[in-house]
Amino acid sequence: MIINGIVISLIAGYYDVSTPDGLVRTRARGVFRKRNEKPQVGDSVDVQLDDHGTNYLIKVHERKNRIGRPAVANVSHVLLVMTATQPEFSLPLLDRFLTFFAWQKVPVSIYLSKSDLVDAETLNSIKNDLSYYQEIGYTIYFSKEELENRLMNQIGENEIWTLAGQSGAGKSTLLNALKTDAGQKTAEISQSLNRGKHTTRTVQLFEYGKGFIADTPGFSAIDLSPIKIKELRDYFTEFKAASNACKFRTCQHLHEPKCEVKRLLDAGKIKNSRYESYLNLRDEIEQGRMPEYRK
Ligand SMILES: Nc1nc2c(ncn2[C@@H]2O[C@H](COP(=O)(O)OP(=O)(O)OP(=O)(O)O)[C@@H](O)[C@H]2O)c(=O)[nH]1
Ligand SMILES: [Zn+2]
Repeated sequence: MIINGIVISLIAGYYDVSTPDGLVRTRARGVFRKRNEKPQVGDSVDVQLDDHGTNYLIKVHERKNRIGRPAVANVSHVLLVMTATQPEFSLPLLDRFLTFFAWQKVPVSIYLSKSDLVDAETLNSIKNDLSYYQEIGYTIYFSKEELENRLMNQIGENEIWTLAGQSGAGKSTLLNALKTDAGQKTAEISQSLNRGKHTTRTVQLFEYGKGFIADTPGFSAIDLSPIKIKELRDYFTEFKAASNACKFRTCQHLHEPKCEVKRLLDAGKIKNSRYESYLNLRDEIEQGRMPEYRK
């Protein structure tokens, strides 16, 4: 019998595949090695089941994407961890990440970490900034409590989520908390497969809600220099929405006449810091490198 599933971990040459019938340990057919097409964590695969012998992974379906280090295939969503403090909350950093994932065509939700470390006034100012991002379509979790209350239901059937955020943002701390939420199941799986504690894995997916979360700190530094400068405008979602009303289809929202983005900016409907980020990222891409302060 052949069934479809998702590779959740790769360990000592075995691929563990989550299927509608439960977890199945498989080996990849030699043909993958010959073609240099190694199955990856996150891949949607076909498995040939054998009750008495070895289960074989016989086909890898086309990948939607493959991102992060270590890489995860078919990432459906990124949970971006932004700090309220330590390091200080930063709109330019937020815009960099959002631009990067818009370019990668992966939707993003934002989690504000360390909100417990700031006073009410600072938190209000951050919430005020983030409410703009809510208006342009991003889901925001303002605290760990809110995240843990809502995340389970946000992760759709077989979706694969991964974390991102600068070093020290709190990604590992969050992963541990989420793993504890999902804890019982993970423990059962490990036991049934009799995994040794000494085994090292690069990345693993754990079940969360109806889907999976990647067990890796994900992204911390990102490089925007491969983005084509003329396409940058499309990765600012509210600019893209407005651009149909610009006089010129090719409008870069700089000095062109009758630019709707500039009109909305002047009217206070597009946030100044977003437009500044757009200009700064244009510079960065033009120079073909990350700015010094980001290295
Ligand atoms: N008070 C408080 N401390 C936090 C929170 N989240 C993380 N921390 C602390 O912040 C520090 C950094 O957190 P990590 O989880 O290691 O951050 P990371 O994003 O995994 O960092 P890298 O591994 O460098 O990418 C740790 O000392 C955590 O205990 C939070 O919500 N509140
Ligand atoms: Zn324009």
